[in-house]
Amino acid sequence: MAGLRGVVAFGIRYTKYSFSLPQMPSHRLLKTVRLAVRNTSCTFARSACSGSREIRDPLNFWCGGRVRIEHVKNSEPVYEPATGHVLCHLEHCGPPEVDQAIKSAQAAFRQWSKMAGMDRARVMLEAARIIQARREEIAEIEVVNNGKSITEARLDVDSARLCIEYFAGLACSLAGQHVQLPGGSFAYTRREPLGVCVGIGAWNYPFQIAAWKSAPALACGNAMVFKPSPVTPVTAVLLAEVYAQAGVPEGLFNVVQGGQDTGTLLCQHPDVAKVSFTGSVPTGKKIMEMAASGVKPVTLELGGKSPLIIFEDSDLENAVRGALMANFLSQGQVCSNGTRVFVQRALLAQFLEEVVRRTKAIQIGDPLLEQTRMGPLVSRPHLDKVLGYVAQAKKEGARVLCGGEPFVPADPKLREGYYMSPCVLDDCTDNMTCVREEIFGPVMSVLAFDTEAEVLQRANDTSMGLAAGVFTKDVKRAHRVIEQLQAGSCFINNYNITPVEVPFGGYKASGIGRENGQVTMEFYSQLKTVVVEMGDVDSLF
Ligand SMILES: NC(=O)C1=CN([C@@H]2O[C@H](COP(=O)(O)OP(=O)(O)OC[C@H]3O[C@@H](n4cnc5c(N)ncnc54)[C@H](O)[C@@H]3O)[C@@H](O)[C@H]2O)C=CC1
Ligand SMILES: C[N+](C)(C)CCCC(=O)O
Repeated sequence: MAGLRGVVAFGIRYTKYSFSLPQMPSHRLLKTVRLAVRNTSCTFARSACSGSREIRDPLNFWCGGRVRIEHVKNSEPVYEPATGHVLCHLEHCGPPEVDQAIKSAQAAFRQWSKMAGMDRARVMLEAARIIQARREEIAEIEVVNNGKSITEARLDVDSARLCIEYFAGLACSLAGQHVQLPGGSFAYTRREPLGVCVGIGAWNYPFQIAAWKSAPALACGNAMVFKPSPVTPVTAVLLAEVYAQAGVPEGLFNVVQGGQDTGTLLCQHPDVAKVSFTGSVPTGKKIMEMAASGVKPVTLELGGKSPLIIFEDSDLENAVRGALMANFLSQGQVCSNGTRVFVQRALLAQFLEEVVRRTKAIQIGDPLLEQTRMGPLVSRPHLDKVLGYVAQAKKEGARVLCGGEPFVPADPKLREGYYMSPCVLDDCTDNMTCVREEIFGPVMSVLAFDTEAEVLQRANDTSMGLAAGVFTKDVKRAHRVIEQLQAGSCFINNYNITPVEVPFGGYKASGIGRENGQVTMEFYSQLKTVVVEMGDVDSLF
């Protein structure tokens, strides 16, 4: 179990950031969870392990409730990655449904944007309380649809709740400036909401992404229409239910389901004020183009090929834990992952021995079981793509130290799931495909380096710039190196921790704008300047 210590440490570190919910005795918490589960309209039945689940309730949500589409033109199966079973059928929204959702959001916006920040905050805090009460249920449904381990899914739900609490705290901080002008005249600025914002999510953090986008949007007084990935459509609608139960105006947070076509309709809609997107770089570019034609602001949280630099003076134990956290969360399907692990030559042999030992010890299997640390990848095509990257790496001369193979769990009902063993690649060089392209799977590429100047040049040699990390005991070196790394989210002596109080986002092709932290209030609001004349109009005519 030694190999799991990094992941457990992640849990502890995350709870360190919990700041607002009063401690409830555990028996009361259990009772609350049970009640919440009974009250939910979802046909999901609780059980300890994966298999034979079905979701029948509609997954679209607007005007305050779930909506079943009358004439479905386009529908596709949604899978449970742990077993390969069909979980439900996704009904894609077309132009009439997108219009209805946006109209519903416009109506709610008129009411919500006029409310005092304090009142918005109160409703958001109630939403956070409901999420805490439904934590286990939401986490389980996330696991069933996404495949990540239940331990990680609970942390994702916590991050969603913390984000809503954090932005509730900022809801009454929207303020302007007073500027004195000659002759007693003055000007002031007002920070105002944008209107109906669109959120488009990826499949790797379905519930968390919906919260990271909606919390700042709602805090600023906006309404939102959210489109989850068609691969993982089932938990965004739970967030919509939570907001509705908490008392937001009907239609404030809506969910429309679909893929590229539905996303395009949202981005091109004239009544949409902003688009916030998480996903791949090519799709991010298309979204920016569509937003440009309507002169709409965008937030883009895109991919990465982030460097993790481990100097020879690092604490080996922590560096190994950091490298595991940087590569294997969510089966490696994380945009900020530090997949290029640069290790200074003197430490390389020891580092590899320890990282391989712990990688081999990672327990793969049913993601709903407490002891599982790695579940299946999100889909069969994605698993094939990741295995293809491992095959290509071998062809190009990388050495597989462990993993990189399809994994078949002993439990017969998991045989059709999308599992693979986590992989460590050695002898990697900068021009290999596995070092240049985002794999989005449990594949760590290890590269040797000699000097600080050399590793900085190699680390920055990429079109992406989402995250970067450095391990060293030398404080001066840590800050000197971080200053020169071209990345938006950097870590010293840790990796992949994202407290909601700090901004998260990328440099270069990894994105535009930030999520979380105070600055995000600026990305969901606009500034109005008001000039007030106290004298007479000095006309030139
Ligand atoms: N940076 C990140 O966090 C993520 C990166 N990826 C990378 O992208 C690859 C492909 O995964 P996908 O799910 O296909 O990512 P994607 O970027 O194509 O899709 C993300 C979201 O955008 C929507 N979308 C797609 N085309 C659109 C369009 N033209 N207009 C509006 N919305 C559109 C999708 O329906 C989904 O909700 C993955 O293998 C991975 O390498 C995937 C998910 C997250
Ligand atoms: C929370 N964290 C850092 C593991 C991932 C957040 C960004 C993402 O991949 O969507």
